[in-house]
Amino acid sequence: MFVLVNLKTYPCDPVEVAEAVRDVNDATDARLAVAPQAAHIERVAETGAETWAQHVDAIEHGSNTGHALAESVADAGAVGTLINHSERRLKLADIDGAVRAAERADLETVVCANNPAQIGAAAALGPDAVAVEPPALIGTGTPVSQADPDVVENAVEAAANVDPTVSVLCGAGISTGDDVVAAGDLGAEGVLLASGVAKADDPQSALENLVEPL
Ligand SMILES: O=C(CO)COP(=O)(O)O
Repeated sequence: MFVLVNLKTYPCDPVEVAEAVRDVNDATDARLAVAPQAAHIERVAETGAETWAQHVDAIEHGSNTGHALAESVADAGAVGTLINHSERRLKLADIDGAVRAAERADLETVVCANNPAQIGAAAALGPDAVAVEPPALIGTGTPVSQADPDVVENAVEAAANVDPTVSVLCGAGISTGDDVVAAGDLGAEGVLLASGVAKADDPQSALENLVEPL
């Protein structure tokens, strides 16, 4: 299972979380990665943790003030990027352009979507993976894999119908190893989570708990 920890703009220490991600990754068969804010990518990548961006824009080098250029994100040490997170929604053409920009910079891509229908559309854009995250469950601590298992199963089916090479993650409310196991049982190849680690008093213990049953 792939466990991708999105730090959003939570007031955690990104280096402390990254060091925990690195150490827990080294001690388990699961793959762990961390997605800090853009301004923290370089420091986080220096820890040796697998580092992702939270967003890139559909742009190239040039006159694009305030944008996130995929090449710069990769130069800073990111190896992948989220695109179209629920808190950073893009227009369809911009999702497509961001996937192409990430490919150009050799970044792995996870395109997020609200529901199975959007997952099918996202899979058609050819990312490496898609992530279904029902917005109503984000940050609630109620895991999508238990509260809304149909959305995960239907997302897996929707992606497979469009492109079986696109893997499916699920997210929202995931915070325990049982939640991760439930996600895997529904066909997800990984989870995307935030508050369960970023807001934990002890991020390392939270991560250990997440991968313990894997
Ligand atoms: O938005 C999310 C991950 O990108 C999910 O957030 P929570 O894990 O806090 O529900």
